[in-house]
Amino acid sequence: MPSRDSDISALTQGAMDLPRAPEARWLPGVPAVRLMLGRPLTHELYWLTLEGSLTRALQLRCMESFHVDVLREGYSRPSVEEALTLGIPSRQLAWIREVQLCGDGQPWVMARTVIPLDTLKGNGRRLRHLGRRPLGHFLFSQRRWHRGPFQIGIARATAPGQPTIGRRSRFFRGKDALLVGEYFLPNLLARTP
Ligand SMILES: C=C(O[C@@H]1C=C(C(=O)O)C=C[C@H]1O)C(=O)O
Repeated sequence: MPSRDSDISALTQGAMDLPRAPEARWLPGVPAVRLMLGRPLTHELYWLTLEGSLTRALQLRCMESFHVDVLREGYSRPSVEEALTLGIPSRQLAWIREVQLCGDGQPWVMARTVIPLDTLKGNGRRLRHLGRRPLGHFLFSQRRWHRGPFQIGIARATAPGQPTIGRRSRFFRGKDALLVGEYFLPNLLARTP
């Protein structure tokens, strides 16, 4: 895998062992779900098709606590495919945020968000200062943001604990957009949703 994020500072010690967004094959939601229907993937399907804020849904499943661990955050180049999806020049920097959403002390979801420079203007300035506050709170508390259709991503496992399944969508505010990828980790999928 190309080290496209080498210039994002890793914020957590031992970050090499932490989950990374895999290079997935992205398919539109409906064909991907059809492809998976023959497989015993009920938990995956539940999470892949859940509407509304994922943060909120995970918080509701916690017995004790929910928190966001920021793994990497900073200006970096998106992959060529991410840039095409967002309609931005492929060599243009973007603000890239990678986090783990953790329930009851365990990482459940790894998320990678690509925010183009234009989206960081105006009210979007706040996106660079989320810290441990979930992005979902920002996006779902503001009426101006709406979500586009989901794509489903399937990747090959590269190491135990690394995600192999995820979903991705763009959020839009007028002509500005951002891209949120959410990758489901094995210890979430092992639980009954
Ligand atoms: C988009 C949402 O925000 C969640 C929180 C994120 C963050 O804090 O970086 C990233 C992806 C999401 O799963 C959501 O809650 O649905």
